[in-house]
Amino acid sequence: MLKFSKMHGLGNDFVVIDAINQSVQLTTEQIRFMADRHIGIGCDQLLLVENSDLKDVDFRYRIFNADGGEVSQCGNGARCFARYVRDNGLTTKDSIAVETASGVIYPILQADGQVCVDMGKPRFSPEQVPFNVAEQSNTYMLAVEPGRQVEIAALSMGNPHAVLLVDDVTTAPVGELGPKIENHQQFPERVNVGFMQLVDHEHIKLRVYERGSAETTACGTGACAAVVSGIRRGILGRQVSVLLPGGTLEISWPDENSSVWMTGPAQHVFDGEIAWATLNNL
Ligand SMILES: N[C@@H](CCC[C@H](N)C(=O)O)C(=O)O
Repeated sequence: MLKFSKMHGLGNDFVVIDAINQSVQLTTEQIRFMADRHIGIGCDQLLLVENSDLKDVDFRYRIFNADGGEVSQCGNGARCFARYVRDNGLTTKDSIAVETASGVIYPILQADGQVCVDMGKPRFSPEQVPFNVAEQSNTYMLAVEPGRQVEIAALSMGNPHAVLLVDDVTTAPVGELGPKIENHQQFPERVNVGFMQLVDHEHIKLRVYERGSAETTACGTGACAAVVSGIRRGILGRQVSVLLPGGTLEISWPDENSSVWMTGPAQHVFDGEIAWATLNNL
């Protein structure tokens, strides 16, 4: 049997698998099956907990979207990862160093049950996003269909994000524009798409159409990217509450040269196991 835990951060849900104490090698088809909400377990992302070979780093964190693609960062997952390793006795530390494909992040388990994560520095150069454009700018005009352009910010939080400013997230065309921008030819690795509504200097509302998982109830890196883009547009302060469909994340970016900090909940839902015989006979 393959043991897993089901967890979520504001409804962005995960199948979390200990690949330290179990031998785990999953194919794309097996990941898609487990993520499937009808015939599998159901999740937006599948997270693997592994040992890291890096000095002074506690764990390696691997992330797979529901479509089976491996990606390099996930903010809500980072909080659940920290809660998982602590609750399952894989560490006794409150503050851990976690290797991801895009660098080391530092989750801290707080006494109030929330998890605060140093998500690293945002990256703006188009090559780092990656985004095919002639030169770097705070915002870009992106042609989404003949005769129709939208203004976006494009940045990396260890994974690619496009952020649009909208008047009202409730009526924003997330389902229509999300997939168009996600798969836009100027984003060679595709992109997560955030629709941000300004409430005031310290509050935004946000919906995110995630690369490889469609719209989720919350996206941690999306919240970081939206706040950073709002600060650079001059419309947000350095500490912002982000109201997502699943709840609120607190995001701060103390200055241009610092990391982005994200604070929010991480919840265990249930533990389960699935037969390898099922996974090997798809
Ligand atoms: N839900 C996540 C982001 C997961 C990865 C993303 N879909 C990607 O493809 O980069 C979060 O909370 O950050």
